[in-house]
Amino acid sequence: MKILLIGYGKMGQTIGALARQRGHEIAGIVDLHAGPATIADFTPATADVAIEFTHPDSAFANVAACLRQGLPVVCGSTGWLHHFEEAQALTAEVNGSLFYASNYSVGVNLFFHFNEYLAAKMSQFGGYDVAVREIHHTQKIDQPSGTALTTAEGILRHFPAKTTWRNAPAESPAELAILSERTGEVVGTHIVTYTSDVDTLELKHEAHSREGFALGALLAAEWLPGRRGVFGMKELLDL
Ligand SMILES: NC(=O)C1=CN([C@@H]2O[C@H](COP(=O)(O)OP(=O)(O)OC[C@H]3O[C@@H](n4cnc5c(N)ncnc54)[C@H](OP(=O)(O)O)[C@@H]3O)[C@@H](O)[C@H]2O)C=CC1
Ligand SMILES: O=C(O)C1=N[C@H](C(=O)O)C[C@H](O)C1
Repeated sequence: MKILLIGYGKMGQTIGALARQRGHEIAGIVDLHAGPATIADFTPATADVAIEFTHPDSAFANVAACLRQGLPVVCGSTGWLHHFEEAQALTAEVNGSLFYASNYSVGVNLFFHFNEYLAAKMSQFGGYDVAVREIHHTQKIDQPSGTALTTAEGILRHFPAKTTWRNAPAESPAELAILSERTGEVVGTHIVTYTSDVDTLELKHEAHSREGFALGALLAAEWLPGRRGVFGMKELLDL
């Protein structure tokens, strides 16, 4: 496949290397540091799919530009979901193809699945409080992480005692705390902790490198062309 990379930082470079290993061609790179190319330079004749990992402030504009160019787009940028309904509407308007995941790692998507199962089970037993903790490298811009937000949404759907989340220690029993830490070169660690008077139960995912995110994004890019609509890892992995 011919892949357009939008964003050539930590993720774009990891995806580019793995894409070449998997026999794909890099159709082009659009990045603030990679020359004058723009998304408008590419069409379905020159790129089969675009993969976008940039910045919370640029993600929606990049996704919209891909959709208007007729390019299927796999987006991994986090921190832009206040625009997600617009992205869904535009995808429908242009009959386009959009894939979004807050985390492309297969392991994290299993973690999301078990998180929802665990929240439903734990809520049946009373006596437990629950909190989410995420730890990332110091260059990470958005907080809480997209993965922590997806995790929190999964808990809120299945644990009725929690009705909202706060990116700080909870101020009332109905608040789900999401605690964020930025330290060193941590790739991405997410922990859900249930605590009662008598015990503690934890669900944890720790990424060892960015390869897992890159592989998931490439699996999505290989799967998306030819499908119309908005998709995520639940559809790709049949979870
Ligand atoms: N969904 C997932 O599985 C994962 C998501 N992410 C998310 O992906 C995003 C990128 O992460 P990461 O690669 O680590 O970040 P980096 O900062 O390492 O790379 C982002 C790159 O995009 C460039 N950029 C910024 N704005 C634009 C723009 N308008 N057009 C083109 N390029 C642009 C940046 O330039 P400059 O340096 O000048 O800003 C930089 O080169 C983040 O939102 C992160 O949270 C990360 C890992 C996994
Ligand atoms: O910025 C990162 O690095 C990561 N961002 C994603 C997020 O916000 O959840 C995924 C992963 O945790 C790494």
